Amino acid sequence: MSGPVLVIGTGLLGTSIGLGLRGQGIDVALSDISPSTAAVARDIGAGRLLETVEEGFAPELVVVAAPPDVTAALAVQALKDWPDAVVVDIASVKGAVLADLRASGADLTRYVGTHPMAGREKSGPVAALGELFTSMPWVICASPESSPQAIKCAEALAIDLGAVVSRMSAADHDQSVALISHLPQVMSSLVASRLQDTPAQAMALAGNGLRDVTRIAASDPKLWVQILSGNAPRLVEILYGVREDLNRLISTLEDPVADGARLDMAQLISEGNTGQARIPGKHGAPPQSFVSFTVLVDDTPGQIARLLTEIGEIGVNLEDLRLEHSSGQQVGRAEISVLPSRVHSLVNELSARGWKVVQ
Ligand SMILES: NC(=O)C1=CN([C@@H]2O[C@H](COP(=O)(O)OP(=O)(O)OC[C@H]3O[C@@H](n4cnc5c(N)ncnc54)[C@H](O)[C@@H]3O)[C@@H](O)[C@H]2O)C=CC1
Ligand SMILES: O=C(O)C(=O)Cc1ccc(O)cc1
Repeated sequence: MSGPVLVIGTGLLGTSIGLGLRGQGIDVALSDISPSTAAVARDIGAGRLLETVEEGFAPELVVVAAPPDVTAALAVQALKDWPDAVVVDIASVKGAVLADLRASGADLTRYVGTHPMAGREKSGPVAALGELFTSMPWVICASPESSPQAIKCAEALAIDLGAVVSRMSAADHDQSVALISHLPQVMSSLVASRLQDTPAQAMALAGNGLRDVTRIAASDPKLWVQILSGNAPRLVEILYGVREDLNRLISTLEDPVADGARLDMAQLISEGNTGQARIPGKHGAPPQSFVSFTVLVDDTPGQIARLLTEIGEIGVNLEDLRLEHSSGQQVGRAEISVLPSRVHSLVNELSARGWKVVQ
C-alpha cells in the first residue's frame, strides 16, 4: 500500500494501525470525535491530524476504527467524503454493520468489512502497539458488492501490518467469533465476577490459572455491550450448550461418589484437553508442544533483560515467556518455553552460567 491512509477513531485499534503504518513510512491522517484522543494518537506517533492535512489530501484507504454502533454511519459518511478511497472497518461484528450499510442505500463497491483478531483488554490510544497485528489473523469479509480492487486494498492493509489474511463471509465470521472470541469473554467475565466479594486472604492465593482465565475480564464494558448485542443469536446457541454441560457437571458433583460420576468428571477434563490442544500455535501454525521450565530471577533492575540476552547468546529460540512475581518475595519467576529438542542444552547452559533453574 502506498497511502495516504485516514484512520477514523484513534483508540486502541486505530492508533495501533496508525503506528504500524507509520512504521512502514506510510502517510497517516487521524480523526476522532474526541479531539484530545486524536491529539494523543498524534503525539504517540500514529500520524498527523486530519485538520492539518494539505488542500487536495486524498486517502487511498479510510479505516473506520470506531465502536461498532457508529461504524456503519461513519463508513457511509467516509464513502461520501472520500469518493476515490476504499473504505474498510474493523468492527468486531460484521453482519450487523453490513446490514446497516445496505439499509443506508450506499454503493458498497468501495467498502470491505474486516476484523483483525488481535486486541487487548485495554482501550484508548495509550494502550496501542504498532506490532499488535504481527502474525495475528485478520479476517476479510468481502461482500458480493465489494470490487476486486477494494478487496485487494483491504488485504494489503492487513499484510502491511504483518497479519495473516483469512477470508470469510460476514455470516461465517460472526458464527466463528461467537465461539472463538465472544464465548471466552463471557466465561472470563462470569468467573471474575465471582471474585467481587472474595476475602483478601483467599485472593492472595491467586495463581496463573485464575489469571489466565480472567485476563480478558478487564475488557471495556461499553465495547462489549455492543459486541455481545451485535452477535447475540449466535452466542445464545452456544450458551444453551454450555448450560447443558453445566447442569450435567452440577448433577455429577452433587453425588461425586455415585457410579459413573468420576468418569463424567474425567470426561469433562479430557474433552477440555482435546479442545485446548486444537488452539493454533504461533503464526497460525498447527498447535505445537513446547517444554517449559522456570528460572528464578533476582528482583533487581536488568535481570530479565540479561536472562533474555543470554538465551539469545546460547542460540535458542524463545517460544514463550511468562513472568510471575510473588508478593513479599525478593525473587521473580520467569517461565521459559522452548522446543523440546532445545530444552536440555538450554537448561544446562543457563545453570552453568549461574542461573537458578527449576523444572
Ligand atoms: N479492543 C479490541 O481488542 C478490538 C477491537 N476491535 C474493534 O475495533 C473498534 C475500535 O475498538 P477499540 O480501539 O478497542 O476502542 P477504543 O474505545 O479504544 O477506541 C474507539 C475510538 O473511537 C472514537 N469514536 C467514537 N465515536 C466516534 C465517532 N462517531 N467518530 C469518530 N471517532 C469516534 C472514540 O473516541 C475512541 O477514541 C471497535 O469496532 C471494536 O469492535 C477489533 C479487534 C480487537
Ligand atoms: O485480549 C485479547 O486477547 C483479545 O482477544 C481481544 C479482542 C477483543 C475483541 C476482538 O474483536 C478481537 C480481539
